[in-house]
Amino acid sequence: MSLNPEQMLAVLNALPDPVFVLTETGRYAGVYGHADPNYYHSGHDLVGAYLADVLSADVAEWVMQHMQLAWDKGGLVKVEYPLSAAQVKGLESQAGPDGVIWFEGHIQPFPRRVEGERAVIWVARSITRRKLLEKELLEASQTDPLTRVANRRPLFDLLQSRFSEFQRYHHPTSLILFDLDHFKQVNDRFGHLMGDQVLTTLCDICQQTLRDNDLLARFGGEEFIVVLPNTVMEQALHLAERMREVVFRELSACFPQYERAITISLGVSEFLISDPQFESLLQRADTALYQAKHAGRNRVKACLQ
Ligand SMILES: Nc1nc2c(ncn2[C@@H]2O[C@H](COP(=O)(O)OP(=O)(O)OP(=O)(O)O)[C@@H](O)[C@H]2O)c(=O)[nH]1
Repeated sequence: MSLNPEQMLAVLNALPDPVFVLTETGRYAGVYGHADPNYYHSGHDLVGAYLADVLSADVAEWVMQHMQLAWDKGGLVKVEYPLSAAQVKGLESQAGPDGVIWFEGHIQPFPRRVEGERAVIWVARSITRRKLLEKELLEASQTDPLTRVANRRPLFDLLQSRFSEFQRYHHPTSLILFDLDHFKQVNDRFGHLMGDQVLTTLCDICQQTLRDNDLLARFGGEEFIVVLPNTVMEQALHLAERMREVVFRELSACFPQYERAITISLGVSEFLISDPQFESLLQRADTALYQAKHAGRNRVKACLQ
């Protein structure tokens, strides 16, 4: 015995995810499912409305394009997209989650005409939790767990892309490699935990002197790198000197139990036409840092070639 039309409608409305029947003129011919306001706003009032009436022109156009893709393909099209209730006229007042919801849309051509028009079934499943988790995992894979600055992965990605830009357009990039002076003594006297606090505070202080486009990354141990896009050597030297001064002034003040100044030495380099690969920039900065250490520490040196 099969279900009667009333029971079929009850099944459709019991579906956990929203199901839209959309026609080729952009009309919501039917809206079913998604009763739980923990996940979705009710779209049942949209029936009879047109995409262009309730969505902004660009979003409505985007929906129509994906309906067309399903018809062209003659089968299922999958797409992921963010949408908030505030973007859909009539949904703002419905109970539901705040902010942006990420959806996975499954768009399937409907095998029959609906009031003379072609139509699709558009199932919109919330994947917001998965998207948040993906974001957290991506951030964790790119971040140093102690200092919360970038790790080597985004550092090397940025250096590679800046090197390509430099080779093509000669857009400059400079680099500062810096290292705490006599840091072993801090660890030896006050223990590794305080050493960790020094590293974290150092990064906080440095971040405050950098621009949004500059990248501070932990290179390893107590060595850090700042990548400075669109910056020539002269400007990079100026910034390195400011970092040295700020660290000299502020870092020791945060650790009064250590009677000596906690300082950094810095090596600066910039891309050169003769560089065969981005690693050349790191090598020159390393040479300059070595010179800064050798010359007495708490100073900035540049390696020009
Ligand atoms: N607390 C802490 N210490 C670290 C970490 N990574 C590296 N170190 C310490 O950094 C110190 C580096 O010592 P050295 O390479 O001798 O350098 P330094 O004492 O700073 O001397 P110079 O660089 O020559 O001025 C070692 O004591 C390492 O144990 C970390 O994540 N936490």
